[in-house]
Amino acid sequence: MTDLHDLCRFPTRPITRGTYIPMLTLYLKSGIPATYTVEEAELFEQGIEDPVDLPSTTTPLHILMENVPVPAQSSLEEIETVSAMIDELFQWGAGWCHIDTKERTPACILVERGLKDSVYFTQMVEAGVRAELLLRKVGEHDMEFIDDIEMDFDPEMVEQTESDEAEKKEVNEKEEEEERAELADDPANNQETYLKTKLEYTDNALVTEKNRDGVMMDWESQLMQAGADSMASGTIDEDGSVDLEYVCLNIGFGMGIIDTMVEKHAVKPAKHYICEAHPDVLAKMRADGWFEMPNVVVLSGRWQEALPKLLEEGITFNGIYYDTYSEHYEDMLDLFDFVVGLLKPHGVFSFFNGLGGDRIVSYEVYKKVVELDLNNYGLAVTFTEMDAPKETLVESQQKMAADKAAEGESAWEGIKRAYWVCPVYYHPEAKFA
Ligand SMILES: C[S@@+](CC[C@H](N)C(=O)[O-])C[C@H]1O[C@@H](n2cnc3c(N)ncnc32)[C@H](O)[C@@H]1O
Repeated sequence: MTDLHDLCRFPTRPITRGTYIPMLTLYLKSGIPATYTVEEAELFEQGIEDPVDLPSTTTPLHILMENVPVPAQSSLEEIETVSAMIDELFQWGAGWCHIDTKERTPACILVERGLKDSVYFTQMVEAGVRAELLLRKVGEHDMEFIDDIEMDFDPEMVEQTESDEAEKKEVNEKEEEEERAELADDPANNQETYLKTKLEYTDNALVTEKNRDGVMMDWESQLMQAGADSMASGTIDEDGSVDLEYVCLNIGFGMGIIDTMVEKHAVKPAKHYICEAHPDVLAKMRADGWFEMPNVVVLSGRWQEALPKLLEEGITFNGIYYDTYSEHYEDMLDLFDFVVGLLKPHGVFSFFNGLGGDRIVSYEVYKKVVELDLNNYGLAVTFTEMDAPKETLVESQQKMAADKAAEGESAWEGIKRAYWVCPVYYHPEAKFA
């Protein structure tokens, strides 16, 4: 435990700006890193410096979030001082997504304490958005950071530090290599691997045969209905006139839930394009007669190959829906390039908004990031809040409140990883601004 950690427990009340901010700045300026963890401090006390492999880390921000008085029982000055402390920690490099021993980010602790609506939670989300955008810029420009400032040290000490650094680097590189190999092998992460992975349709899901990863599950039906409705709403012009030639494009067939809804919708599609890449899903579509339906055009293959052809042919859509598997946010950014070319002026683009859905704070961060990105493409997005189906929340409720018995059967029974834990789903609708 260091003085910095102690301060983050708010040993004295009221929390005054005059006391807390100078103390915090003093500790940070004296060289205690803003990410210095309780675990590191404990090891340091046992004589272990620079531990190489710490699986979880309780940072000053975690301690702060655990101990911050609830805003309803704080004065305005206390709230403002805590906010300023959070800002100060971020300025000195504190992280919004570090994980403590219970796998919680600082914001997760706020959620657990019922403080999701607090200004502190908003600060975590804003920090997350800044970090995501910065990371992207770093990636784009292939920037390198100077991580050592050469100083005039004792040569023996420099030698020792260099050999420690080299050892650390070697361990890190080995770990990164193993991680890369693992990810390349994971169908949920690597599209090439996914497209070669055998799939299985069960009663309520489409899963990878071996790993039991959920590719699509029927608890999403309600969300798909919202998607089908959004696409159909792209037939209505700004002046209220209706486009009778409703043309839509769904990317990712999965269980065919949204495509079935499109076909049964009150607004009938004149042309319904479906793009699907996986051979097992295409076989199911063939068996179920989708290839023979007169208004349906099946685009077999990845959207990355199919969409440029649609652009070339000058086809435009009232509605576009995107819900694939084993793709990443960067793929979605690539898709936006096509969406702006393929959407009619009054058309609607929507997608399965599961981005960051396995952690409430990440979900909020990605909601903001995707909004900013769509805005950059001239698309304005609105989010309709929908209650997430209860069966998806059983496990996360159990995890969060071990004292309260969570009710009902879990949607994740027999599924390897719960990819959704958020109580509210933000259904997106993007239109040209
Ligand atoms: C989550 S499921 C879609 C579920 C669908 N919305 C429904 O209502 O049943 C994702 C689907 O996208 C397909 N897919 C994944 N990557 C793709 C890509 N690059 N191009 C086209 N389809 C892709 C998968 O094979 C899978 O069938």
